Amino acid sequence: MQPAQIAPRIAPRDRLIVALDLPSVAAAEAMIDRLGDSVTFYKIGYQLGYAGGLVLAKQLAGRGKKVFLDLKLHDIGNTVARGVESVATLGATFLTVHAYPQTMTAAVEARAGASLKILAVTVLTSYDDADLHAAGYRLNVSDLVEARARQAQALGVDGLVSSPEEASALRKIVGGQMNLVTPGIRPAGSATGDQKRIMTPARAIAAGADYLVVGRPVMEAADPKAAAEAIHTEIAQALA
Ligand SMILES: O=c1ccn([C@@H]2O[C@H](COP(=O)(O)O)[C@@H](O)[C@H]2O)c(=O)[nH]1
Repeated sequence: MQPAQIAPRIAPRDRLIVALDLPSVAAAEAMIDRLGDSVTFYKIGYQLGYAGGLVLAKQLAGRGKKVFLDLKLHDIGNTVARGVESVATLGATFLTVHAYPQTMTAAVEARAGASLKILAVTVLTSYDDADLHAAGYRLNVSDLVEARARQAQALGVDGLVSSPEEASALRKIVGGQMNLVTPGIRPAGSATGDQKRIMTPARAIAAGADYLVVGRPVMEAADPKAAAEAIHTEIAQALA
């Protein structure tokens, strides 16, 4: 399968974003040492972010790594805007907000002039249709993802977080300009865990994902560096 409209500007090795889902900065630093040059792009989310990870984020950016702050902001507009202004000082490349119009509008306005890019989380990859219905939504996953993507694009958001299952449809809707960032990546044979909408690295790239977010398949591997290199190989083969 040929990759669908993949943005040519992204270096292949920058397409892998490794989630540093670890309990402390010391554990994260040890993992970063083990991974070495295999990983250029790190994601910091709730677990590490609440344990000193924002200081580490700034240091990593200063050391030439790219940083994705997966803070999934969602609050009243003023609070989101002030939070985005603070995050914009850390040197991160991406910051997530939930895909609600007030939240996206506030975040986009607050990052004006900064290099920080705002990503809207469409529907979490651990959700399926039944989970959405249980949360009170009438739309199914694919319809809600697409509706939120259209809204995000209209509001000037820089990119979308979705499952790779939606990547191909999203490419057709938003074209080549928005970054498509996809968690829910599982190399063949790896445990699914709590993820419900998943794909292999090769299939995700072929579907049009720009960036693949991978946590446990690297963090919990016996050899994390080898696991990251195996994903790079899959990405390179899918791009060839
Ligand atoms: O919809 C979403 C949004 C964010 N995530 C985050 O990505 C990683 C995935 O980790 P795995 O261990 O590879 O499942 C994790 O940090 C999530 O918070 C997501 O999975 N889905």
